[in-house]
Amino acid sequence: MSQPQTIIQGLQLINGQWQAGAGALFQSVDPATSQVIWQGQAADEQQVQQAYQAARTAFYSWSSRPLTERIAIAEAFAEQLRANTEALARTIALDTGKSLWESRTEVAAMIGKIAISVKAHQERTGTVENPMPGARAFIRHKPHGVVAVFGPYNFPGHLPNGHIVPALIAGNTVLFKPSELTPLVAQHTLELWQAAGLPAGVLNLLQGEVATGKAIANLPGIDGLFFTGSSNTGHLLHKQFAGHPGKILALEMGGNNPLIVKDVADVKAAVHDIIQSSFITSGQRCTCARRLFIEQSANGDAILAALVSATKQLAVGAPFAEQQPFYASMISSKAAAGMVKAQADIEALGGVSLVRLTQLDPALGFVTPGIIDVTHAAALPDEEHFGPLLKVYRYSDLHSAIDEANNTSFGLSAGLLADSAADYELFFSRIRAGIVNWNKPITGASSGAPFGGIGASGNHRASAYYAADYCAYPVASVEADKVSLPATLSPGLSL
Ligand SMILES: NC(=O)C1=CN([C@@H]2O[C@H](COP(=O)(O)OP(=O)(O)OC[C@H]3O[C@@H](n4cnc5c(N)ncnc54)[C@H](O)[C@@H]3O)[C@@H](O)[C@H]2O)C=CC1
Ligand SMILES: O=C(O)CCC(=O)N[C@@H](CCC(=O)O)C(=O)O
Repeated sequence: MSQPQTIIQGLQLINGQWQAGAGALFQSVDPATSQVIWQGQAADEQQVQQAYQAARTAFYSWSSRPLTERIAIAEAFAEQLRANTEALARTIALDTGKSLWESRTEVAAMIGKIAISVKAHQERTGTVENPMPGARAFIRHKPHGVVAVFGPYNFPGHLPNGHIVPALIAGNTVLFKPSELTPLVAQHTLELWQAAGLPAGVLNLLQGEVATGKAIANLPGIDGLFFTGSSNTGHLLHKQFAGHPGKILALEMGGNNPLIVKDVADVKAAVHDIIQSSFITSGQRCTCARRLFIEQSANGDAILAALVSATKQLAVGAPFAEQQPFYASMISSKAAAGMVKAQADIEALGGVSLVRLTQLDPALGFVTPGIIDVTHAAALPDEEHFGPLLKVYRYSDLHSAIDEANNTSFGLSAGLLADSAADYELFFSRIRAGIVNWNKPITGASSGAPFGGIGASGNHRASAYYAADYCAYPVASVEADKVSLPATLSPGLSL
């Protein structure tokens, strides 16, 4: 039996002051136990406005501080993360229902983000001086101003951090609205930023549900919005930003990601990569494989049989269990029930379950993984099912499998498991996605590379290593110490 948790009082951080929200009451529930762990009121419109004013006021002093000082504060934050790794990992596991081992890797990714963001800032948006006669030509970068960051629930520390750290290093000030499903992680993280010495107003925390998000996105003065979340919300924000070419909008959204398997000698290794791609974090990664293409062949049959057998044995268990599970709970009992419904909907269209996804307790977020053969199903809607449900398509020709893999409005990640380099060459040339892997899982993208998708997965503003690009705008300057006449005047001009 788990111990009852103390309910943490939910607060906003506005201009360096922790304060109660004045909007609607909401709660965060640990989906592994159904206990309320955090409770507070959302930020109302007036508080959103106050936070904006604080961020605007802080902007000039923050952006005009030497870069070395901003980096020093980011590095002090990394130190805070290091010193508090276990506590923050436990907060993540509690707020999301994720296993403790995965939550620890999330904190490690947050720590790694600091050095990577400093390097990316310097390499992608640093200062370049080019020689020119009688003057100097510079390429420099400036921060946008006040930007909003909206985060998802699946990586409530790492993914908002992937926008916030590069934004702050570049000199922006930030209004951060975390997912309403993971407010505790955000509160804990902001405490660490404060302990790192971040000045008041530079990073403001606005907790709340959709109404708070709308109030922030509607602020006329914000200079940009960096969003990681569902495709639906991202599309709404894109519509809202239409007609505002001066505001920068970076969208990282979902996927309906394909993984194709063809002629792999090491069947166990193929099964490993399929499971890591499909079921890690209970399928709650935007990069997870949702559609698995397996050849109609003896090799394909062997891989599918081994996959079904390994999937049935996958350990699902409590986040803090001593014997750690492969994955723990989904974000909520509602999300878990949603996956059961998605499976039933696909079955109604002719899908045949090879392994049934089951919700273990209607009050909790635990589900076992599912595999469903949709080879003979009616056309399925092009949807992202954000959980551990893998659709299998049997194919006979690689070209048509690639065409079907591309038959989606999304384009986040895609992979090929195949021993033939020629097959990969064909796959790489035809597949449309922002992450394309060969003989490796399609989850676990590196922060040291660009991260993002095309189509309905994003708007070509890749994050991770390329986040530096949307956190600052380039300025071209030609400069000379004194005004002086050129050696040759233009024709027709006499002075
Ligand atoms: N491509 C990527 O980098 C990633 C994408 N995702 C995607 O995120 C989704 C899961 O995250 P969720 O938290 O469910 O996303 P969500 O879209 O429900 O919420 C994301 C954020 O937007 C806010 N929001 C929701 N509706 C809004 C509105 N109308 N106006 C303003 N703000 C609003 C939410 O409160 C939250 O802070 C999945 O679809 C997943 O694929 C998740 C992680 C990474
Ligand atoms: O942003 C980064 O630093 C790297 C991207 C990353 O961590 N991706 C993860 C999962 C992101 C998600 O699913 O929400 C991955 O590729 O597994």
